[in-house]
Order: sequence, then C-alpha cells, then structure tokens
Amino acid sequence: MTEANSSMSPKQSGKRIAVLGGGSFGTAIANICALNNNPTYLWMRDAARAALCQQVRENSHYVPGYKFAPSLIATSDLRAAVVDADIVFVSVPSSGFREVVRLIQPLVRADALLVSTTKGIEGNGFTLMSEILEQELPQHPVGVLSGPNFAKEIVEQQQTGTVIASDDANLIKTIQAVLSSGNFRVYANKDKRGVELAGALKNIYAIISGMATALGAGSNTHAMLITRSLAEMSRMGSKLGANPMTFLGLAGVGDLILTCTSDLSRNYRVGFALGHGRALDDIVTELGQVAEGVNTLQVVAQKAKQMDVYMPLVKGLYAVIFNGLPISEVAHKLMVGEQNYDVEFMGESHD
Ligand SMILES: NC(=O)C1=CN([C@@H]2O[C@H](COP(=O)(O)OP(=O)(O)OC[C@H]3O[C@@H](n4cnc5c(N)ncnc54)[C@H](OP(=O)(O)O)[C@@H]3O)[C@@H](O)[C@H]2O)C=CC1
Ligand SMILES: O=C(CO)COP(=O)(O)O
Repeated sequence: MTEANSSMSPKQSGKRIAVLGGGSFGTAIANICALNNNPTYLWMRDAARAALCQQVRENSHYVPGYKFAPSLIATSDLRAAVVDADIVFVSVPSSGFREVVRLIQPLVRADALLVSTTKGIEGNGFTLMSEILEQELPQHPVGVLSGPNFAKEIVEQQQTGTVIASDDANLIKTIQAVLSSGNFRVYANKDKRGVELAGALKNIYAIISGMATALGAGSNTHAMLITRSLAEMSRMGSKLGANPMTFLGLAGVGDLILTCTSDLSRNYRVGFALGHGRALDDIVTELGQVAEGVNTLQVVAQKAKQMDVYMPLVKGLYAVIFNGLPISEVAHKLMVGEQNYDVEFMGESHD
C-alpha cells in the first residue's frame, strides 16, 4: 500500500485539493480545506516527514500540537497529490516556487484551478508568483490568496479573513466555497496584482517595525512607520499597475498591521534581532523558517531604483542590512528627508 492511500482515505465530497508545500502555511491551508470536507492532499518533499505526519496526524515540525482533519492526507507522492486535483494551492517559499510548479506541469489536470499563497517575488525579472503560474501553466485560471493569516492562529481556529484575487469569477467563487468557515472569511478582489504585491511588500516593513521595537520606539513612532509604510507600498504598487485602493483592504493594511505589530511574524523577528545587533545570516539560520522580506527587500530596492520610485524606508533598510550603515544614521536621514503629502492619490484636492 502506498503512503498516499494508506490508513485514511479522503471523504468523497467537496473539491479535490492539493496543497504543495508542507511548511507552516501549507499545513494551515490544507487543514482548512479538509475541515470543510474537501479531500485534501498536503504534499511535502521530505518522504520521511510526510510518513510521520500521516502517522501521527500532525505536522510536528512546523505546527506542533494541531491535529489534521480526517480528510487530510500528507504525502510526498506528487503525482498522487496532484493528478485528480480540482484545485492546486502552491505554498512553497518564492525561492522554490518555479521549481515546484515545473514538477507539476505534466501531472496537473487541464482544468485545475491554481492558487498561489506565497508572499514573495522572484528576483530574476521581478516576477510575481501568479506570473510564474501563468508562464509555466498557461491556460489555467490563476488566483492569489493573501491576508492577515498567521499559520499558527489559523490552525488554532482563531477567527480571521483573507482575500482571494483573480480575473476569473468562477475561481473566486470556488475558493470562497472551499475555504470559508465560521473561523475564516474569504473576501474577493479582482486586482490580483495589488493583492499579491501587498502580501510581498508588507514583509519589508515588518522587518523595519521589528527593528524599531528593538530600538525602543514608542507608539507614536510605530503608528507613523506603519502609515508611511502603507503610503510607500501603495505608491510602488500603483507604479507597477496595481490599484492603490487594494492596499486599504485585508491583504494590504490588514496584513501590514498584523506583521508590523506581532512577534509571531518571522519578518518582524528578523528585524528585532537585527535591531539588537545580530548578524543576518545567524538570524536566518536560527529562524529555521522562511522570512521572505529579506529577499523581497533586495528585489524591490533594485526595482525602485530602476523605476525611480520614491521608497525611503526600503532604501534605508537596504542601506542598514546590505551596506552596513548605522541604524541611527538612517533613521535621522529619514526624519529630515523630503516631507510630502500625507495621503497620495487624492489628485487635485492637494493643490
Ligand atoms: N507562515 C505563515 O503564517 C504564512 C506564510 N505565508 C507565505 O507562505 C509561503 C510559505 O511559507 P511557510 O509555509 O510559512 O514557510 P515554512 O518555512 O514554514 O515552510 C516552507 C515549506 O516549503 C518547503 N520547501 C521549501 N523549498 C521547497 C522546494 N524547492 N520544493 C519543495 N518544497 C520546498 C519546505 O520543505 P522542507 O521542510 O523540506 O525544507 C517547507 O515544507 C511564504 O511565501 C510565506 O510568506 C503566507 C501567509 C502566512
Ligand atoms: O504573512 C504572514 C501572516 O499574514 C506571515 O508573516 P511572516 O512570514 O513574517 O511570519
């Protein structure tokens, strides 16, 4: 008997789901689908870990203590996970996203819906995860899921909401049906680009916020930082073709507030440790989980320079992390820098 069809078989109701990536978030999303009685495979690359998860009915490495719903099967057999899936969620970090998507090219059903839950950007060409899906698996409907969604709180079944963004109305409806519950609300947005950029960009500002906390910043400072972060990310988003209003939703301001104010955020924790003078490599190794903001910072700093977009917070953080500038010097420069409009995108009302 293979690992995929042993011990527990999914209930024959709902949509057939594959979630690719057996880390914190993949596990959380897979468990939501399974709790809603959708037969769900959680694929992870490590065969021994998949077998263990399947046996003990939890992902003890990434989210210890939370039991899998009966309809969830952990497997390292990619074919078994994907071949009959109506919906494939891709939940691996951006660094491995394209590689995994290429692996499913020959396996995935022609009509399968594809959804990225990854909050990062591929450096080579500034490619968003939805664009990777569209490049590698053209013809499939593609969506992006993003919002204030700590995996740890989702598996604890604490209430929250998220956003599903797509051009495809059927995909939006289907994902809302598969994921919605008394604990999880799923809002719709047609602005895929905006939702995806919001999820990726906020990680940079979570690092800055963690750093500010480490340096003893007060509540006024935090409030200003978060608000100016929102201004900066929506400025960049609109230059890249997103609707700036999207940044006012759950995927924007919702996730920004979450990760800039909680040490459950790995990016915030990276910033906090940097603020205490720790070396980036040591922090990342110790974390043992992905903090996308470090890579996103490099990719976005380069793009902002190329496109001449004013992003003083990104520029400042880059100078601290990659050019070794003292944080105090950068913070001073930020305070005496250009003072422009409070709220952008108000058109002529400013003049
Ligand atoms: N955790 C959270 O609260 C949230 C995370 N996200 C986003 O989800 C994405 C994934 O994050 P998260 O689950 O937290 O990350 P984790 O660090 O918890 O887990 C990453 C998972 O991806 C797997 N993986 C990494 N590279 C590859 C690859 N090349 N091929 C196959 N599998 C791979 C890892 O496998 P292995 O264990 O074998 O290394 C591991 O199972 C990120 O973009 C993150 O921003 C979004 C919302 C919330
Ligand atoms: O995006 C997240 C919650 O919405 C998780 O943030 P971190 O990756 O910083 O932990």
